Amino acid sequence: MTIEHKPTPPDPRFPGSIVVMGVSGSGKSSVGEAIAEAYGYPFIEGDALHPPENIRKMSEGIPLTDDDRWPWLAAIGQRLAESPSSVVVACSALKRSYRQKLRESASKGLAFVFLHGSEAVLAERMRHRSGHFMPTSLLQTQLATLEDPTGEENAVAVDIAQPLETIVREALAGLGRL
Ligand SMILES: Nc1ncnc2c1ncn2[C@@H]1O[C@H](COP(=O)(O)OP(=O)(O)OP(=O)(O)O)[C@@H](O)[C@H]1O
Ligand SMILES: O=C(O)[C@H](O)[C@@H](O)[C@H](O)[C@H](O)CO
Repeated sequence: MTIEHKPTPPDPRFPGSIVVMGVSGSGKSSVGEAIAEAYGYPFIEGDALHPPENIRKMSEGIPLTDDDRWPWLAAIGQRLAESPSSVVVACSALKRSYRQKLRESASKGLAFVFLHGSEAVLAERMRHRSGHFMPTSLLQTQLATLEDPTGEENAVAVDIAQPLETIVREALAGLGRL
């Protein structure tokens, strides 16, 4: 008997833009950069589009409100709408209403890669990074605010309790199945 070794075909590329979402410390920037590189799309760091007042509040351990987040989501939406190519964005997108706002901005479709993990894993990752404005004390309100996107259109969930390479591979496979 001969066993044929067929090469695995690459995952199809999701044609629209991609938001890598989740609470602080879930790996949005790390995973988002890797997906952007794999797809050849520009990467947008959502945190860089926060108004300075939002960064000040979070640095002081004050959770953002809806009113704080709408102008920020509008800035991200504008980048999605104006970008000539599809892009990958790191953005917490914690609530369904925020995601709906972003979906309205992206004309070629929008997928969400949801990075989820336990509070223990998230707190560990936040504690071990240095020079970041977000204090670990805000993790609980981040988790309380989060609305799970499972079941929404074009949403892929990936467990973060695995090496970065595995998370990226699962995200790309999930996007390829959409
Ligand atoms: N799979 C992983 N295994 C171990 N460490 C990881 C993994 N993914 C990310 N990290 C590390 O965890 C920390 C948080 O990751 P990252 O900054 O990408 O998250 P984030 O969601 O973008 O955070 P924030 O929104 O708060 O800026 C970083 O120090 C990063 O290097
Ligand atoms: O919606 C929010 O509360 C914010 O976007 C936060 O999630 C941070 O920007 C980010 O995660 C940085 O730590």
